[in-house]
Amino acid sequence: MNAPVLTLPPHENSREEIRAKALLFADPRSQQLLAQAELVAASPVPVLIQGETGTGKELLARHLHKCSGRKGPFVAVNGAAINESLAESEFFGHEAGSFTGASGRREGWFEAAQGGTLFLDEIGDLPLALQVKLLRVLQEREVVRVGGRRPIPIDVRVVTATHVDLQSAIAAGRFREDLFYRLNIVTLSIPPLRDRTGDILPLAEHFLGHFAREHDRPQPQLSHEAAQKLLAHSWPGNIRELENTLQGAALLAGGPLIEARHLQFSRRTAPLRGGAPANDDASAEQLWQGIRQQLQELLDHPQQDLWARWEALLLQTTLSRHHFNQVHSADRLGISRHVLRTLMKRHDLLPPPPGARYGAHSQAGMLGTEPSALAALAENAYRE
Ligand SMILES: Nc1ncnc2c1ncn2[C@@H]1O[C@H](COP(=O)(O)OP(=O)(O)OP(=O)(O)O)[C@@H](O)[C@H]1O
Repeated sequence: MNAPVLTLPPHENSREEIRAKALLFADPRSQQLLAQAELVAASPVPVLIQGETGTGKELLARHLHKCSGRKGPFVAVNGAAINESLAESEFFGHEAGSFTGASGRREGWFEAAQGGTLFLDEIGDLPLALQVKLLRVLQEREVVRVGGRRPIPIDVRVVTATHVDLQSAIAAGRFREDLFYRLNIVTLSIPPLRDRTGDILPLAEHFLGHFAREHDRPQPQLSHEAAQKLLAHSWPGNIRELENTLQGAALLAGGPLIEARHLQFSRRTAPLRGGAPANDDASAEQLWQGIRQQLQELLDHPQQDLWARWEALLLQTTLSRHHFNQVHSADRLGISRHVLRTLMKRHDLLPPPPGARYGAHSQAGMLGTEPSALAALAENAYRE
């Protein structure tokens, strides 16, 4: 959601939403989520929607509103786009002259959503001072406009969404625990697209249909290889990434058939499984940017042993990639073979000598491979 605020008329029921509903829930995991959402829709209790970016959290919030039977509007606010100095008046409204620039009386978002749903996206980004006030409103079920005295009763269903782990934000002192419990009475977790692959092709069809209507041309079809490539991609940008990828592919194909080569995943989101890796300096730099971003999130996490896990992951991934060949792995990492072996020893990654059986299961587990495959890798490791 880019715009900070979007207000829909009561009971918005557009064709796009109906189509989206049918598509969003094609995979059994999505259908289970839909059933949960519909069970809680009619109750006024707050709902927290968790999911990676682009998984359709806002769409699900709208669906909850539609199924709630509430007659008021759906008002969406993006916590990350809130101007901190104006936030209080934006949320709770203000009376005329209550601060410089407040020329007239204004309703806040809570009053605008009266009788309906207030959707607060990126709730983890809400400034702490505002979190206190939000908690009070949720408890008292009334707002007082800035510069006003009169409490105004509100009947608003609050739905929040986050792509970050709020528990870690609480541990880091960036999110109030009391507010978390107040918002988290029901949690709906939207799985990432890579975990509900049954949605990928129906969504792809949907987006290609949309593209065809928009460009007034026949709907392009996916070749078998293109469909396989879509299914194999890890989709870190989820449905938004799928939508953009297909739009680009349809344009590149320029005709009725989309082939695998027309599918260009954004560099930051290079495929984890299958697909050709990008190999120029600029794309490597973008991959580093992606890693840097993920590291930021990891650093916010209370997890310990970050260095050891990082080192072990780099070693395991490189060794697996090079079939456990130490010369190639050391070369790829830019370290000597001696250093590589020291690190492997530290992480208990030295393979058993050929023929030895001990430890094979635990090592296979660490490398994500079968013990028999590990034995073959071990043979390779000692052959130089
Ligand atoms: N089932 C679906 N059918 C069609 N389009 C969908 C579906 N689910 C999501 N989308 C589209 O994917 C995009 C991302 O959806 P949405 O904005 O709801 O995700 P989000 O999780 O709220 O994203 P963010 O975390 O960035 O706020 C939107 O363009 C939305 O219309």
